Amino acid sequence: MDTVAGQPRTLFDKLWDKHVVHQRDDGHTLIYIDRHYLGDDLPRDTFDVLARRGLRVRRPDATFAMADHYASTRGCSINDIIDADRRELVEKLIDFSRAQGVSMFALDAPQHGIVHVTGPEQGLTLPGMTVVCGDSHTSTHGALGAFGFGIGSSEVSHVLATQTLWQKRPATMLARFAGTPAFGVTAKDIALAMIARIGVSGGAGHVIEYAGDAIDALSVEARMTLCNLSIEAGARAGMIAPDEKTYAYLQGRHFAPQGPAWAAAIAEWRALRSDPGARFSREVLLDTARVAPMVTWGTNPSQSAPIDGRVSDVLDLDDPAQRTRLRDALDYMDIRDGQQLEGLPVDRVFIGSCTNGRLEDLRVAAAIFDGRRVKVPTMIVPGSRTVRNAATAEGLDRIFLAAGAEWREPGCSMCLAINGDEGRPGERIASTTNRNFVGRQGRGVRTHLMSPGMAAAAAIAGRLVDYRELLRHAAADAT
Ligand SMILES: CC(C)[C@H](C(=O)O)[C@@H](O)C(=O)O
Ligand code: SF4
Repeated sequence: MDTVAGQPRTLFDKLWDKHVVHQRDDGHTLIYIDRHYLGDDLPRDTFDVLARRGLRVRRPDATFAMADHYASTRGCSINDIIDADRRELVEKLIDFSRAQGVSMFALDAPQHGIVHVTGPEQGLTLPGMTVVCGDSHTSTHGALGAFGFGIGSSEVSHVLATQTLWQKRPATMLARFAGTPAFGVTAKDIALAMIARIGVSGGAGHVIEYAGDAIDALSVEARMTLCNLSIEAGARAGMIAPDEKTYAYLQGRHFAPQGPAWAAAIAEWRALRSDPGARFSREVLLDTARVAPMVTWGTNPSQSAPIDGRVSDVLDLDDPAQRTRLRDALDYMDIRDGQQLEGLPVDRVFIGSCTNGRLEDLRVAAAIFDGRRVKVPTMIVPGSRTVRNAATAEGLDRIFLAAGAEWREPGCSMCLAINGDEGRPGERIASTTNRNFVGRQGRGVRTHLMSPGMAAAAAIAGRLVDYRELLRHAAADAT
């Protein structure tokens, strides 16, 4: 047991303790940051602050930049970004990185992609690291046993200048996922089921550690989907102790340690797990065997139900304020209380994002699309060019195109309609993203969150369907 003064510690405790630079009496702690990703979604002033004070980036070698939110998925060049303001923000990031000696994956580079897809797949995020980015879904990186969290733009400037950050120590929550997920149930469904249970603020102020048989059984990519969605439960971060799967995923990745350094790293990473008897501020237990493929019906990610279920009795609630909020959500979504989800017509389908834009996600979608045609406009956007190239090498692109779907260049795309990809007002979209907020995918657009297989099946049927039947056929064809 790796303990301080004999006390068992959680995975989070171990990471935190190791990164403390200075502890102030008022409860604030200065922590060291190992990895800083710079995205394009930063206010202009973030970079100017350094110039005004004559500061340089403290650790350019620990900082990596990439443009994901504003990247056009129609092409790989800066000129494909039609909007002048957004193009300027990306140019600013390019100029800053160049001037400061920060590596940037250019829009046409083979590594280009969404920060939370590219970072892990390049081996830039490693177990035991503190990882920050001016983006909430930095929680994704916790899937590798890192403490990854989103920071505000003034904090970005602080990290650039000092490689440290003032933080209040968060509380810890253990989410134990027991049982074996049923056929066709994915990390997305488990995450949505958890958020439905604990609510969008259920994890507030906490770092969630996911553990249990169901987590051990998940692939590393699926763990990223789960950790990604921690933010939608209000958590500061999500994390999973590294195991053999984590090491196998990382081995040989470009920036991962090589040779003798690799063996030394693994030896260190093996200590990164919660000690038996370690105390968490809070614990929740979820039975994954009872989870079914989930679909959101409302305007926040906690408002979901199993595909074979109904929008259930929400208006029976006693609390009038809550009732009003739910009525508003149903009105916006043009859905009736008690309505069956299966069969609801959709106008458009989006498969991609840092939640579900990885190779395994595209493989499931391709298995559903194979030999079929889409009924509604469908866009498939890989999370990175590495994912895109791998998918193409496997022939997934041909399946998507033959099905009549669009196969785009990587980026955030229609997850957040600020790059030219968006739905039309009033449209209902089946989407593999993580936020179903009002207007998130375009003005007046209604978003239903679900897994990639479910979204692909919705594209084929033109309505929400239980994809397990199609998945069974696909599995039978493959054998
Ligand atoms: C634009 C950015 C700050 C934002 C985030 O922090 O998550 C975005 O990535 C999102 O998913 O809403
Ligand atoms: S894909 Fe979506 S959730 Fe992820 S970083 Fe981009 S906008 Fe945010």
